[in-house]
Amino acid sequence: MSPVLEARNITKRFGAVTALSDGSLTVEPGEIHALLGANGCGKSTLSKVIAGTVAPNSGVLRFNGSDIAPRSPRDAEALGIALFYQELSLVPQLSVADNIFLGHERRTAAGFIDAKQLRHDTEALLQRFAGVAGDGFSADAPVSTLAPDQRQIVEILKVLARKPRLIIFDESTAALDRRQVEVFFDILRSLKADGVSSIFISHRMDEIFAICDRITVMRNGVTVTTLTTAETDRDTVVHAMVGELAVPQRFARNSAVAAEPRLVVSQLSSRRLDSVSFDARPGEILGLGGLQGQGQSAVLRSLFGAEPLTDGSVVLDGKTLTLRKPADAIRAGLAYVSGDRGRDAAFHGRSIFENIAAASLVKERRRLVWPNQLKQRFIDAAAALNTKYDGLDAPIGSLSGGNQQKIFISRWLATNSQVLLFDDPTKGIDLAAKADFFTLARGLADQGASIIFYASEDSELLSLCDRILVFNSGAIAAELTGDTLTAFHLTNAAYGKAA
Ligand SMILES: Nc1ncnc2c1ncn2[C@@H]1O[C@H](COP(=O)(O)OP(=O)(O)OP(=O)(O)O)[C@@H](O)[C@H]1O
Repeated sequence: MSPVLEARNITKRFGAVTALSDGSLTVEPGEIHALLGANGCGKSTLSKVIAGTVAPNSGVLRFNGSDIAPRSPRDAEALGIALFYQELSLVPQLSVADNIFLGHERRTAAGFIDAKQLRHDTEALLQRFAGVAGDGFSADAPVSTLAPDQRQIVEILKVLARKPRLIIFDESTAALDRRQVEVFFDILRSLKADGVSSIFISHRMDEIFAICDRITVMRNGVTVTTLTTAETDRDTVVHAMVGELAVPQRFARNSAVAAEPRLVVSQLSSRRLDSVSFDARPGEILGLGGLQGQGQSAVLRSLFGAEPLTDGSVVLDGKTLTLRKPADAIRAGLAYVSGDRGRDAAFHGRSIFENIAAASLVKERRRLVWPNQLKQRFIDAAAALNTKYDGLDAPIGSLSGGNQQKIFISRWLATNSQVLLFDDPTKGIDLAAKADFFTLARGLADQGASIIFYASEDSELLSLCDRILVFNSGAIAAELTGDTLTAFHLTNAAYGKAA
């Protein structure tokens, strides 16, 4: 039997970013094939190349034995290839039925949209998720009124309506609950029985082992291996995913971490957190790891009073804190640095001074005071990070992204907080700036600060942290210390239990 799809040596660059340097994938007819790898390894880009949304720089694509070069999703659909988009492609104002058949409406002999046929086809598709789709899910419901899981179901049905021969499901189960996933798997099995092939991208290892025939693993834009599910195991797959993950510089762990916790967090719950408890000690860099968006930022933002909690308590140095707004957290001595400069940090158009003062003044409970001591602390912190700026009156917008980020980090360091909340702080800054930041963070912890550090890059966590809490679905799935502070354990825990 010859493969339905062969993608060989596909490359794709976006400006300076190489998203794919050697993407390859072979899928057999009627096969359910997993595409697996860490965030940013190139899975979506390879999928988009196959589905005609992204044009590759080089490489070979063959479908049903012929070379193809789809230039648009329509080209690919005409060949029989459909892609479920991770970033949903629905039109919120239109109904479920209109979204499913958008651009593919059946027409009457006179050329009008055949409303009766449309309704009939939609009902048949909706029937697939009967009983599990939840309230308000109907052919006429506007998509804007639907919950995230229901939108994901519409996107799945939209793909099925095209009746393709190869479907790429890019994280199509991310918003679905367990019963909905079961229904979706039944659909995959019936497609398979009809000879339709599926490429299944998921970060849930249990799902992959439950449904997929083979697993192709990608790492840093390269396809590293393809394994037959029945002949492999989780450990082998995780090893393939992490490879020999280069940990650039391993900072010595702090042997002087205090035994007594400074911060005790108990049963934090919110829309995005599920009973999270941990403590942080003086001298410690505590990492928050796991796949992106599993609650790590939510914990830090909640501790900073920037996201509401529904339950739980936070005790700092024996005192219970009330954290309703960031000013509460700042007065209690907490500092927060986000890598998301646009959202959390910058007062655009204002001077560097005004940007620094914004944080410090709340803490000092004074207005328009710039104590010399504070100024010196800022200047020292900025110098330690090798920050390049033309004086404190320069507009913040005149600095490069990396230098802006260093200014924000310095402004918090100047407040002399003993608990530092770092929310992916090095996002978008260059390697030299990262190294400066790590050295400084390690130094602060060694002097007794408690640092809670979320990084989207595993290598950063592994090089810097004394301990790592791995998050999954808003809860702590594992705690790594000592010998378990490795890329293997981190990935294994992150992909752990199905959500
Ligand atoms: N349009 C784009 N412009 C610039 N860079 C991009 C673009 N699309 C993807 N990238 C970059 O290419 C790399 C691969 O991204 P891709 O989305 O393919 O990864 P992925 O494996 O699907 O990740 P995830 O699991 O997070 O969905 C990343 O570094 C990403 O930031």
